[in-house]
Amino acid sequence: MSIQVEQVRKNFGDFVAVDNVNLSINSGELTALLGPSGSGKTTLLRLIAGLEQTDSGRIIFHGEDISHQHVSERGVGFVFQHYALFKNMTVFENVAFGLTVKPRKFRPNAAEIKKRVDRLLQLVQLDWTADRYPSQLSGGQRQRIALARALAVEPKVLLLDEPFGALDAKVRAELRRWLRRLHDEIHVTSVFVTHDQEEALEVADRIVVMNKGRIEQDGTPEEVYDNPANPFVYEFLGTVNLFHARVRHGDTLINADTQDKPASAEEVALPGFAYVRPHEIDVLHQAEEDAIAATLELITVVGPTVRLELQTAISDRVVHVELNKEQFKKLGLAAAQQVFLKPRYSRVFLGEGI
Ligand SMILES: Nc1ncnc2c1ncn2[C@@H]1O[C@H](COP(=O)(O)OP(=O)(O)OP(=O)(O)O)[C@@H](O)[C@H]1O
Repeated sequence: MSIQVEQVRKNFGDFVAVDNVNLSINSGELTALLGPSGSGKTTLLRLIAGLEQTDSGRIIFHGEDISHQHVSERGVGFVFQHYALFKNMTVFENVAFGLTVKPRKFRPNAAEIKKRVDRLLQLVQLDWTADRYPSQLSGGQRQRIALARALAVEPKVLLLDEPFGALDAKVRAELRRWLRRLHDEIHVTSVFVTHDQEEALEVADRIVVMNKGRIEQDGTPEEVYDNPANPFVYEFLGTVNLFHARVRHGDTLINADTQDKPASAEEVALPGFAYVRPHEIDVLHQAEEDAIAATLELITVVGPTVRLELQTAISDRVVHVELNKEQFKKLGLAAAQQVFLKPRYSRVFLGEGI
C-alpha cells in the first residue's frame, strides 16, 4: 500500500503544525519521520491515520483519495509510546481483540482467531506469554504484544508513534533491531515517528527529516547522513563541528584568513561554513598546511571509541573528534597537549552562517 501526502496543511488556531507537506511513501517501505520536538511528526502521522482532519491537501492510499474517510475505514494499525494493552485481558485476548469485535459477517471463527493469534505471538517471539496478563510482562514485551495486536487485523498501513520511547536504552536498541527484522518478514507499509536519529538511521528504509511543520529532507539513511541538504539536517543527524571557511574555485579553505585579499574578481572567495563530523578529523603532532592548532582538553573513553574535546584559538566552539582506541594509543595523547587538526572531509554551506 503506497501513501501519498499532497500539499497537506494542518493548523491549530493560528499555529501551523504541518505546512504544505508533500510526501510519497512506497509500498512495503519502513519510513521514519524524524525531527525535534514540535516539528509536526505526530500531527502528520495522525493525519495519515485519520485521527486528525487536514485543513487542506489530500491523503492518498494506493491511488485512492482517503482524506475524508474515517479512521475506522482506513485499515491502519497503531502502536503508541505508552502501551495501551487492556490490563484485565490476557495477552492472547489482547491480540485477539481487534478480531473479536469485528461485525459478525467479517469475524473469523474461534479456531481461525486462535490460529492467527498463535501465529502472531510466534512472530513477535512471545508465544509463551499467551496466558499472562500485561502486568506480568516487561515494558519491551508489552510493546511487542501491542505490535502483534496492531497486526492482528491485517492493517494495510502500520503507524508507530515513538513505539520504544518509554523504554531504557538497551531494550530500545534490541527492539529497534527486532522491528527491522520483523518488517523484513512482513513488509507492511510502515511509518514511525522518532526524535532519535540513531533509531531512524538504524531501522528505516527512508528518513523524512521534519522541522517547523516542513520537510527538510527525504531520502535513504545514507543520503541524509552523507549528503545532508542543509545545515539543519547536518546538525540534527549527530555531532558536527563548524569551521569558518572560504570557497574559491571549488576549493574549501577552512579557517582561511578572513582578510585574505583576492588578486582579481575571479579570485573572490565566498564565505561559508565547513561542517565536519568528529570521525572525519585527523589529529597530528606536527603542524601541516591547512592544519589547525588545538589544545586537547578532555578525553572520554566510551567502549571502543575515544572522544576528544579540543579548543582552538580561532573559535569559541569546542571541537569534537572521535578516534578508535587503536588510533588513540598510537598517538599517545594526553590532556592539555598541543596538537593539530586536519579535517579529511567537509561539507560546505555558503553564507554568513548560523
Ligand atoms: N491538538 C492540538 N492543539 C493545539 N496544538 C497542537 C495540538 N497537537 C499538536 N499541537 C502543536 O503542534 C506542534 C506539532 O506537534 P507534534 O506533536 O506534531 O510534534 P512532534 O514533532 O510530534 O513533537 P514531539 O516529538 O514532541 O511529539 C506542536 O507545537 C504542538 O504543540
